[in-house]
Amino acid sequence: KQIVFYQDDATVLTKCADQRYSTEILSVDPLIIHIDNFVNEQEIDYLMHVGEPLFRASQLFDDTQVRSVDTPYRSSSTAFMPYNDPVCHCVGQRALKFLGFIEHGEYETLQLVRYYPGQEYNLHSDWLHRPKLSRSPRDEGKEYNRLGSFFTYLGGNATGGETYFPFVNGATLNADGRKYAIPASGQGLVVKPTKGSALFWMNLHASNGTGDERTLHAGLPVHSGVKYGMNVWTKHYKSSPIIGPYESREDQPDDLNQEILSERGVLSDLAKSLKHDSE
Ligand SMILES: O=C(O)CCC(=O)C(=O)O
Ligand SMILES: [Fe+2]
Repeated sequence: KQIVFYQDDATVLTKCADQRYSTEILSVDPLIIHIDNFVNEQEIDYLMHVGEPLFRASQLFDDTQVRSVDTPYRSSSTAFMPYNDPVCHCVGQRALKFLGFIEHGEYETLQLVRYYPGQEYNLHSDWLHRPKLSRSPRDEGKEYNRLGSFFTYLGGNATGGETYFPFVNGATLNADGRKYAIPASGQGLVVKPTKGSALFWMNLHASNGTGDERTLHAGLPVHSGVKYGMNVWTKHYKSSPIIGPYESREDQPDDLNQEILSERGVLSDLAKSLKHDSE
């Protein structure tokens, strides 16, 4: 087993630890996978220590990518992690490797999120209405969208604070209620914040790069305690194949969204109020 070494200033990395995680598929379409033990205790302690002084009010993008703080909609705090941090690097590489045959060139700067009692992140999708220009040194100027989300639960003893997907069906009534369950309404999926695990899903249609409306989700209000999470978003570069045969539709996302909306009907109101995380 390999070991991570880092200095106090967190600039030196020798090796990434080989993390043993286990997976369960929660939904095939859209693809959603629960990953147990995605990050270990040592990494969590380290990430929280580095992130703690960096928390600021969380922001949102609107559809034209203007940033704002919208407290009722997203009341949590966000910490942008240092781009070259060695532990972030190892977690980011782990996420890319997880993707296997799916496009896995780069990931966004990792973001820690923190929710105190009463705080939440209302329904939104992680994908962006238009590909955006990267400002990261490794791929500056390339246009990308958010392909994979790995929402990682870093702990904190919260009650409440589940991640809720109203349009994902498939969990059975005897689902493991400790990790995930069907909401009381009988519709959708809720995933509980279990420390160290991550929830992976695909934000974009693999065949053409447009956003998958069914990935709409929320971080439900925390009732007591505090919830810590981390966003790891992998990138899809505009027009490059996500997997297999590929016909890019990123320049006409509205046609496709239209088809999906009419297919699904119920989505139209929610889609109008879609919000996105800021980088
Ligand atoms: O807090 C959660 O459970 C989900 C957070 C989320 O969706 C996000 O930060 O984009
Ligand atoms: Fe999200």
